[in-house]
Amino acid sequence: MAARTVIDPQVIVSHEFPQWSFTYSERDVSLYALGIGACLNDPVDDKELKYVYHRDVQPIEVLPTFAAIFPSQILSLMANSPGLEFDSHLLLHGKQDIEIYKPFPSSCCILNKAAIVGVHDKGKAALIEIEILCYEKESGVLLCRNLMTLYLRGAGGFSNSSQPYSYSKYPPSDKAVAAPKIPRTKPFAVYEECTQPSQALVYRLSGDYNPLHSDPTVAEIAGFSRPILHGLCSLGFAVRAIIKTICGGDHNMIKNISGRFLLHVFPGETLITEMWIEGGVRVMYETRVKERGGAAVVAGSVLLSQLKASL
Ligand SMILES: CCCCCCC[C@@H](O)CC(=O)SCCNC(=O)CCNC(=O)[C@H](O)C(C)(C)COP(=O)(O)OP(=O)(O)OC[C@H]1O[C@@H](n2cnc3c(N)ncnc32)[C@H](O)[C@@H]1OP(=O)(O)O
Repeated sequence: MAARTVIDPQVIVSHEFPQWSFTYSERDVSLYALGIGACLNDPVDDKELKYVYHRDVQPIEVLPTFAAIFPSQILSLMANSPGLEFDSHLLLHGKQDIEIYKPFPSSCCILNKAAIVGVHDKGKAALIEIEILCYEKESGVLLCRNLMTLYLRGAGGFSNSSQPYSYSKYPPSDKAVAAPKIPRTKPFAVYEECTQPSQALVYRLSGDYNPLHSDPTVAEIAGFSRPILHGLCSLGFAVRAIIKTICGGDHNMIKNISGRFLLHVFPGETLITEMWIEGGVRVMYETRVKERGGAAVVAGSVLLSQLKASL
């Protein structure tokens, strides 16, 4: 039986989520790094060992995309959100934006504050934008902001008027969901890397247990021939490519990350990330799957604090 769909925008945006904590240790940090491919193809890589191995007295370092893990519990909170019912099998991650305000400690207790800040009726789908502010619980310092867009297939068509419903707390709403403009010139850098067939099974241990990524039956119900990779895992590969090739291994240069998921990735496929530098400190990127004729799977931009003098 098809799941009931209810999208009541007014109720959804006025709902207040309870705040919740997320505690992580160095073990979680390194498991996450392995999940997004750190040291995967080179276990002694000097630029990446610091994310997975505690050398001397140095604490393990934290990759910037780890920010997206802090609110892992958000989907279960949304399941109890009033005015919002949808078929979870048809949910896809559409877009992720991450703003980093402070470097992340190697272990920490995070306090998450979430709100639904956008609802859009796309006819065949509903787009839901969720903002999550992540604080270091002890000090109250704001570490980062996540903005995730969920694409709910089959949940569109809830508008009452002839004009499709579109609300965003951060207008213009079109901009919030617009596809990134990727240059068609020769890229500044290109980085190729294989994911492992077990990549999603490792990545899920960081907190996104959506069975779409692990259960063949669920993947089939969702319309895929087999489990697909988490969008945030592909984004992690893309941002690592930028850190390695453009930031010279210095992840602290990254201030803002934006990625739109254009197509699913199957674990085991080869990802090729092409990068362009724009306006001095902005990197535009597009990641493609080698095996499927170079189809683009994730694209967006990364803002750096400064560019390496050597570039
Ligand atoms: C830690 C907490 C984690 C919480 C998240 C947990 C969830 C995860 O477990 C789930 C996942 O990771 S799923 C895997 C990652 N995502 C994907 O693989 C999706 C890839 N994208 C697609 O398949 C298509 O682009 C698709 C299907 C998304 C859209 O394709 P089409 O149906 O062809 O849509 P199209 O006709 O091109 O566009 C319709 C309107 O929607 C807007 N839009 C399209 N793709 C979007 C996207 N990715 N993000 C935001 N908006 C998007 C379009 O702009 C269009 O709007 P308009 O008509 O106004 O132009």
